[in-house]
Amino acid sequence: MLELVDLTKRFKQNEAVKNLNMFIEKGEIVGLLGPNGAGKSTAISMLSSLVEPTSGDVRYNNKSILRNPGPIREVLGMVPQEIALYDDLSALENLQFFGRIYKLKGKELQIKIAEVLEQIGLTDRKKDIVKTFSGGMKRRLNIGVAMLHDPEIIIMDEPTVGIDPQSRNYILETVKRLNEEKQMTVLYTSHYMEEVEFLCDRIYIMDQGNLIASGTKEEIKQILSSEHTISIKADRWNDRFIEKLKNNPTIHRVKVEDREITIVVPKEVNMFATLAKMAEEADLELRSVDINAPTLEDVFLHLTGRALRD
Ligand SMILES: Nc1ncnc2c1ncn2[C@@H]1O[C@H](COP(=O)(O)OP(=O)(O)OP(=O)(O)O)[C@@H](O)[C@H]1O
Repeated sequence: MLELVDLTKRFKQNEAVKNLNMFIEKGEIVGLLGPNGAGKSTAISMLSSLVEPTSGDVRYNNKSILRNPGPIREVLGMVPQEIALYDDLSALENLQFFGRIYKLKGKELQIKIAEVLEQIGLTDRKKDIVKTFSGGMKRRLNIGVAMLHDPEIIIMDEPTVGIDPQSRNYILETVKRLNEEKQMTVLYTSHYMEEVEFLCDRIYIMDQGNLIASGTKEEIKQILSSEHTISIKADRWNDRFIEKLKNNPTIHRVKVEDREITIVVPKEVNMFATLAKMAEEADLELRSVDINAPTLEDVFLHLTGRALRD
């Protein structure tokens, strides 16, 4: 339905997006994941015809939108990273204002606003002035604004940045519900692995303007299928034990935290006996040794050598 073809954006010397290829099918929730500066916002600005690409194409139902952005603008709801609301107006007044921009009026506008307020859980607070809202409530209202014209596709640019966990869960649940109940197609950008893992059917991972992986969650995790992550817990560590881990040639990576050490080893290697022996020799008592299924966070670390929120 929506396709990015060899899309590139250059800002002077800086190539923010390099030859990006992506597609989004009707009814999917697609995740676009990457750290700060990866090029996510630039990519979605081109997709929604707000920024002109340096080269490449954006196609909606097989037609380029570059010269004719009308059709995509009609069906697109955009939730920007920055909150775009009038602070001195109530939630209701904001929705009325933006609804009129979408050319909704009268009874139709009223019905739509009531529906949106329900969806974002702000019916009880509709008469309150936005500046009295928490960050999470403002974000929810921002999403409500983007939904007023019943968009076929909604693009959310990091909608949970800087809000409390409760509001975050509410937003994630709302996105999931909208997709299930209204078959809304969603492109969700984030730098939180667990959000994308919870929401999305398919995932694209960007880093420094490049697409570094894409596929279903399962396909992406397959990238790590040759390795296991093992977490080792103890009340304290000693240098001898850490030294042994670091010097063991089968162990690929060692990450030491307060009470937990994470190591990465080839899948076929059974480390339990080795770890027990190392602990004994280092005079250390282990609390537990667990093999973890790989997460998307592990995939990112594997592909880039950096944690996602570095
Ligand atoms: N208008 C602009 N002019 C010049 N450089 C820009 C512009 N917009 C983005 N960039 C640069 O392009 C790169 C990608 O930025 P972009 O905002 O797309 O990344 P992002 O993945 O959305 O990151 P964030 O999570 O921080 O929003 C960055 O190096 C940024 O500085």
